[in-house]
Amino acid sequence: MKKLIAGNWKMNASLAGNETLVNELRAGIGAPACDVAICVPSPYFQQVQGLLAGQDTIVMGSQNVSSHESGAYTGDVSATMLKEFGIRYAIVGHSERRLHQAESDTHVAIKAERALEAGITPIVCVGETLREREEGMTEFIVKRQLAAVIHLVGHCISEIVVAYEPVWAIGTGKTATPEQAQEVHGVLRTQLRAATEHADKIRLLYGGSMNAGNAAALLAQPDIDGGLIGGASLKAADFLAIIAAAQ
Ligand SMILES: O=C(CO)COP(=O)(O)O
Repeated sequence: MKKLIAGNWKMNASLAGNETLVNELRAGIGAPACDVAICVPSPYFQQVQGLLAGQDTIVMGSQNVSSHESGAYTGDVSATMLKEFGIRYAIVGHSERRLHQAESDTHVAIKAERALEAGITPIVCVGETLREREEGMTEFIVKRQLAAVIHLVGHCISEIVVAYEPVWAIGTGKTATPEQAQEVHGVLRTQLRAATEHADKIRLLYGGSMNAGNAAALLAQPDIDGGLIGGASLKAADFLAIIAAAQ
């Protein structure tokens, strides 16, 4: 299947910096073998939509979506609002939001459903902490996180993207080995196969200190269908090198 390389800028952006980064990406991207997305902070949707105009190689995603549809939810951004700015993907359940915003598995599943209803592909993040890994809980944790989404969205599960992001590998420079990542991706694939006959078409991304040097080995694993890239998506040369590795 066609791989997906998605950048997650997190809370790193500025009008001037975005312009430089997107223009460099546009100039260097050529005709990649994979799909490419950049998930930008919401105040910059309109700017980045303009910077991406006239091409469809790089699409834009959001880093979150409200679990509510509209109304008195101060500070929230709804899926239909995202849609108005051309958003194609919405990251849901990133470990940083599970931790700092106390998002529960159920809350994350509702967000995935809101995105799907609006025609936006949710990128559902799952992953264990270092402590959970050391306690042998990895499989239990990721399956529980994914099960909540499978339970809520039913047959629409075939339309999501899953990102396995071990919390201990995010922003730490400690990447999961290709074998460690594949092991968990295999578990997730098996879980999805039990839920849908289309499981082999669901893209399973790896995220956590993926960079130009380790991307090819990770992406060569049978159940790693792309990457969710934090730090290395902020420099055009690094992000373009990862895209080139996704053949
Ligand atoms: O959290 C991540 C992407 O969502 C990964 O971040 P890093 O690539 O900076 O480790």
